[in-house]
Amino acid sequence: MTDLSHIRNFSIIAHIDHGKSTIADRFIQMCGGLTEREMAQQVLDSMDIERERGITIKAQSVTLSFTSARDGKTYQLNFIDTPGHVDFSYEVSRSLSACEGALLVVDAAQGVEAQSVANCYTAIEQGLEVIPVLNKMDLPQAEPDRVAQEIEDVIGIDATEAVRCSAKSGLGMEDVLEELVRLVPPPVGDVDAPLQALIIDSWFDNYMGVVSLVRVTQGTLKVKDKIFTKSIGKAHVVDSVGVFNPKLHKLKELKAGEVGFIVAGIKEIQGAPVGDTIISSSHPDTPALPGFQQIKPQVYAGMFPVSSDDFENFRDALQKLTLNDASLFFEPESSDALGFGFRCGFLGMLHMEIIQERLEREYDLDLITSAPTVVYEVVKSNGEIIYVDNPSSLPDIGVIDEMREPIVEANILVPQEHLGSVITLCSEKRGIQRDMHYMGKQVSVKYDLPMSEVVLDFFDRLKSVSRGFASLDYSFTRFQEANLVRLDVLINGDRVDALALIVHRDHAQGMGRNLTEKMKELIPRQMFDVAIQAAIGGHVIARTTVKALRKNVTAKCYGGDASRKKKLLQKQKEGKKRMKQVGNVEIPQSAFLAVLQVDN
Ligand SMILES: Nc1nc2c(ncn2[C@@H]2O[C@H](COP(=O)(O)OP(=O)(O)OP(=O)(O)O)[C@@H](O)[C@H]2O)c(=O)[nH]1
Repeated sequence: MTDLSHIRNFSIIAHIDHGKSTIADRFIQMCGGLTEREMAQQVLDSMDIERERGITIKAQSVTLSFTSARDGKTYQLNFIDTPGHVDFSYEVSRSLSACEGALLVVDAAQGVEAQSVANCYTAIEQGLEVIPVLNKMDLPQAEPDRVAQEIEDVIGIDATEAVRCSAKSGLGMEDVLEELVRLVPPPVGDVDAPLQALIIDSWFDNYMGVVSLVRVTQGTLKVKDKIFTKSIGKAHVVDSVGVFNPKLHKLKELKAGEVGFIVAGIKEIQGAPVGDTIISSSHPDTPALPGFQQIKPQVYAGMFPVSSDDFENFRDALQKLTLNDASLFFEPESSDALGFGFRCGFLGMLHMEIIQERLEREYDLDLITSAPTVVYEVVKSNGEIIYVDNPSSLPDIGVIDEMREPIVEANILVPQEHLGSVITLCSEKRGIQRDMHYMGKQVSVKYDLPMSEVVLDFFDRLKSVSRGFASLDYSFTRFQEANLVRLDVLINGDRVDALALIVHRDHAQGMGRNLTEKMKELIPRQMFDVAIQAAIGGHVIARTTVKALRKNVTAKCYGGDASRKKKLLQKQKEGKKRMKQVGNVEIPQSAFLAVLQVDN
């Protein structure tokens, strides 16, 4: 059997901002992967938007070579990156499945955060060796002893030996790598057995076509091999295999235990589904590896081009985006108010914002997004169960037997002094407390919360009531009966489908009032009065009016400077860009998303 004892496959589990990318960059620098100049940019966060927002979205990998001072041996380190935001937590377990170990990086000045706890449990469940690392030791406010104790109390792993380091100053970074090669076990796998490799991630590259990141569990994956994926069964010839170090580096083969990329002339991302198993055409009976849970979008919204001429471009852009983002869902939608667009499904609000930003920036589209919503389970009087991701397609109240909303289990970690405000927030959001534990300075609370209350602004509210200290992790558990109604918004008497919302009956009155007030601020004054009404069924529950504009903007330029008048009109036109004419009223994008700005 080939010796695999020099290979270490690992991930880093860390909360956003605790220093994962900085540590990864240090590793790359220490292992000689890149020059100083190339290091000027953090390399792992490869997309522009990721870099700007400072968050990691797509799983990536990097292969490094490290010579241990302790035993003089040279190791091949395969680092599989994981995304940090809660919207993308499903990708974490995918990355972890390719590893034997994980570094749990905790900011020594902050302490453990809920999401790291959840990811750490996933790692432990998957049998990984978890090595605690205390980062940011250069900060004067670092409290390594307290944080080490917290790791033991909250997560339950021994942290007495936790490596103390600073990715910024470089302090202790050698020790991190030494501990990594000492504690993480090497992979096992029979190199001579028939090929079996798990697809961890697939993405579309303009030059190479579909590239997949794979973990070979047994056998060898060689250039020119004939392979196929278990679920699709179409044969392909391997064009190239290799690793990222972090530059793309082609190899002749990838062996059992190794992680790397494969390109095999696959044209569409659907041809290399994540979680699928690649096997050799000459051994078609090789069993499939356990795949991953299929992820479903949690938040849906309509997106409509401001100009209807852009519809085809919009479709192309969405198609291109899904090549690299299998979690983005879209289907055509037509709205009376907004015309033709697409109903899109996202993993969460951050995902939605990122997609909208990419569509506007990379594809130069002007879009109007309707209010985001979760999916409801509706039992009709005839017994049929349907799933509604668009309030305007909710069947008539008369044919509905029962409405059920999605419930999530939320795990919140919060310092004791902010516990009171977090509990108040959770009850305001219709939460039911399930569990509470004191763990040193922090308290761990578990709540069942309606998903609709969580996805919109809960995270921001949680941060603000706890001065940034509380952290959150949540996952869908079930649909549960709830007293829900559709809240319609009427503009000058006409129901605007894209403004409808599904809300809890107890909140409907307050929501209707706040929403109409907010929209009054957001809809610009027009040449006539604009009445904004909120209604349930045919019953109006709130009303405001945007008073007519009396003055003509260009009036003061009469007889004067024509170019100034032109400029003014131009400016007005630009301001109009993200507006949509509904009936004879111009409604800006912000009004469609007014629901995000109101508290119920
Ligand atoms: N003082 C100090 N700052 C650090 C250290 N390590 C990282 N930082 C800083 O902490 C911030 C966040 O670091 P990142 O490495 O981007 O955090 P991350 O965990 O990768 O964040 P995501 O990519 O969003 O998951 C940056 O401003 C870093 O410069 C450290 O050891 N000491």
